[in-house]
Parts: sequence; structure tokens; C-alpha cells
Amino acid sequence: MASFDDDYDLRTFDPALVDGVPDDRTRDWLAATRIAFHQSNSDAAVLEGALGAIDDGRVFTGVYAKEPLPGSLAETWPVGTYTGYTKTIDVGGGILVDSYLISDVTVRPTHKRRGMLRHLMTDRLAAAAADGLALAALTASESTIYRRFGFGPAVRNRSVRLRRDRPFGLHVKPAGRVELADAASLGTVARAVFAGYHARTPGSVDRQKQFWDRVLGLKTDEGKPDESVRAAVHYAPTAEGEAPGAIDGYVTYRMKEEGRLSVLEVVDLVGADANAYLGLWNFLGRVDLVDAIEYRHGAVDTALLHALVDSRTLETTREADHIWLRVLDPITALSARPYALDGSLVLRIHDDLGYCEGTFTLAVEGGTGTLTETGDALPDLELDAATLASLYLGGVSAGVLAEAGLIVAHADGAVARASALFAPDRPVDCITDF
Ligand SMILES: CC(=O)SCCNC(=O)CCNC(=O)[C@H](O)C(C)(C)COP(=O)(O)OP(=O)(O)OC[C@H]1O[C@@H](n2cnc3c(N)ncnc32)[C@H](O)[C@@H]1OP(=O)(O)O
Repeated sequence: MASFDDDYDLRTFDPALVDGVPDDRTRDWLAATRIAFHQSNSDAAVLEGALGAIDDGRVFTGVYAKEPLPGSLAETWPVGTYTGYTKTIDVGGGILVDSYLISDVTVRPTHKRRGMLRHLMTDRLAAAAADGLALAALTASESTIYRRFGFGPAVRNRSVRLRRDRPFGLHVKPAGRVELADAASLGTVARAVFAGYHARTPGSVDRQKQFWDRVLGLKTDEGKPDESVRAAVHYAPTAEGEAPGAIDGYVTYRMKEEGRLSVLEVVDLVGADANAYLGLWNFLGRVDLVDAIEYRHGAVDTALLHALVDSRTLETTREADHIWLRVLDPITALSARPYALDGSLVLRIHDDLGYCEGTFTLAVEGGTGTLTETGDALPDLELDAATLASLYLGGVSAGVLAEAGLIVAHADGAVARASALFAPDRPVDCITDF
């Protein structure tokens, strides 16, 4: 039987432009990816993809058929695609860890279920681990694919709809003020505000170029300005009589018709602190001629719900996994995040890909953890790599994972101790798509 290597080549390269247009292999890689996601394959869309990828420092990998059938797509079109690049993830306490983000994983429908994804994933995870990256992350098109590679759902989010057919009000009046702004001019300010959010939110993933282009209405997929995007900014409070403070929050949004209803769709809403966040909702809740407000990136645990006078006006329309994590180096990853209290735990971890396989002791002193491999020590808890990834940020507790049958306890009180140790310092959340 022919092996994978007899029929296919795995090629990894940096995307590039020649005379302002994507070079041939960059163009064909992007075109193949966009076809797989049923997106437009225009020259403008492919150029935008290349510009974004170069800006992000993405590395492209393709699986190429050595002998494509006559009349089918040329050899230069990959049958499988995959990209990886490095961005930071907040692991708690404002600690940002360089992590390996995975995206654009596709396999041509005519070549699926022949192990292309497995080849791409195992090859590239090994390269990321060799580069010293302790965490990998992705967002999944389907929730049943990535657990087998040791990824666990670590951050969930909620799509919410704020009804405006009932009076809007908050228990506390946020301080500061809000003004309308031009979305396209917000680049530098928006990035600074996001940096504040990113540094105080465990689970937050830093953003890539095309995401910024979309949320500020700078460019559509086809590279054109998106004039539907409006914006408002929040100014930090200052003492009575003084000029408004610095911009510490912004919202971008667009209006859409839904039958006879006017719906305000929040594109991006970022507060550097809780006051700015509520101040922006306080503004949105009072915009006239709006029947409902929709927001796709709501946190599972949000202060807004508790701040609303009528909490039933905030309805959840969807809740799902958002960020999937993979621990590539448990010693570095578990020593990087802060812990809620001191204590110790012995973890027996099973990992089909080997990265986390072993028995480890986590010792926490002064909130700082040290993980060391401890050979045949008796474990307090037994879990697999995907469950470790779900537990890592504290977005789900050890207690819940144990009740789901994903953690096996070998010592009394160990599950409760793990729940307490891994509790996050703030609600886990992520408002970046990638
Ligand atoms: C991070 C991201 O980019 S998410 C986007 C993922 N891409 C898409 O959804 C685009 C459309 N789909 C595809 O391109 C492909 O079907 C892919 C990438 C999902 C799968 O690629 P394939 O080459 O068919 O996967 P491959 O044959 O390597 O399968 C690897 C394993 O995953 C499993 N698997 C593959 N696809 C799926 C799926 N959709 N649902 C559940 N399991 C799956 C296989 O059964 C196999 O399991 P095993 O190794 O434990 O036996």
C-alpha cells in the first residue's frame, strides 16, 4: 500500500508578495483555503489574505499531491492547508504567554479522511514545541475534531441579545462620558484600549491584522472600506470641572433590519476596565430607534447581567466553546500562570502525543507554581492532556471536570483543592476570533 509520503509532499513557507501581488505559491495556498471555507476567491480577497498573513508573521503549510489527475487542479494547489503563528494569551494575573495559534486548517473534500489533518497537526505541533512554545490554541469549526490531538475547550462565550422593548437601566451610573467617533480613525486608540483588556482578562488572545481591519470597518474581505461600521468612545472619569480623561473604551457597531425591527449589532466592544465596559453598554442601551442589541462575543460570566436593573432583558441566544488550548510544555505552562492560593497536587497526565505524558507535582508558594516531573509518585488526580488544557485557565473547575468523568481522583479532597488552586483571578473571556 502506498504511504502518505509516496503520494504527497508537506511544504512549509512564508507567504510573500512580488511586485505588490501574492507570489504563486502564496496565491494558490490562499485560493485553496478560501475555496474550502466557501469564500470568495477574487484577486482582491486573496491579496487581503496575503497582506494579513505577512503582517501576522504566519507560516503556511500545504499538502501537495505529487501527481494530480489530468484535468484536476494543478500540483501547485495544496489539497490540505494549515497556518500557524505566534500571539500572546493572557494566562491570568496579566501574564501574557507567547502561544502558537493555528488557523486555516482545510482538506479538499475529495481528499478528506485520509489522514491529511493528522499529518499536518502532528508535524506542526512538533515544530511549535521545538520552537519552545508551551501552549497552542485554535477556534474549532466543529467541536468533535481536536480533542484527539490533546486540545480542550478552555474559553466559552455567549451570543447575547439585549431587548429594548422594556426599559433599560443600570443599578450604578458608570462614571466618565461617551462620544461618537469615526471607527476608521480609531486604530491606535483601539489597540491601546484592547491592550488594557488583554492584560486583565485570562483567556484573551491578542489580535491579528485582518481582525482589526474588520472590527474597525477599515477593510472588508475584499479590501474595501466597510461604511456600515459606526463607533463611540468612552472617556475615563476625571474630577468635576476637569477635562475628560483618556479614551479607555470603545464600541463599533452597525444597524441591520430584522423584519420590522431595527437591530444594533455590536461589532466590537472593549473596555480597558469595568467602568468603561458598563459605560459603553449604558450608551448602547439608550440609542434611539433600536429594538434590540446583539453581541456575539459576550462573556459567559459578565458584570452586565448583574448591573442591569431588569436582568431578563439580556437573553442568551447561543453559548459555545470558543478557544481550544493544547499544552505543549506542561512544566513551562503550569509554572507560568498564577494560582489563587498555596498548596500542592500530584497530577498523572496521559497524552497520546507525548507532550504532557507523565506524573508531575505542582507546588504553589506565594501564588507562584512550580511543576516538576516526579516519576512514580502516587497521583492525587489523573486526567488527559485535553482535560488539562480545559482546566489550565480555570474557565471550568476541576470539580465540574471530575463530575463529567474527565478527572479521576485518587485522594480525598484533591478535586476541591484543584478547583481552588486553578480558580482564575477574573472571569475567563476572549473577544478575539482567529
Ligand atoms: C482550526 C481550524 O482551522 S478549524 C477549521 C477546520 N476546517 C474545516 O472545517 C473545513 C472543512 N473540513 C475539512 O477541511 C476537513 O474535513 C478537516 C480539516 C476537518 C479534516 O481533515 P481530514 O484530512 O479529513 O482529517 P483526517 O483524515 O486527518 O482525520 C484525523 C482524525 O480526525 C477525525 N475527523 C476528521 N474530521 C472530523 C470531523 N469533521 N468531525 C469529527 N472527527 C473528524 C478523523 O476521524 C480522524 O480521527 P482518528 O485519527 O482518531 O481516526
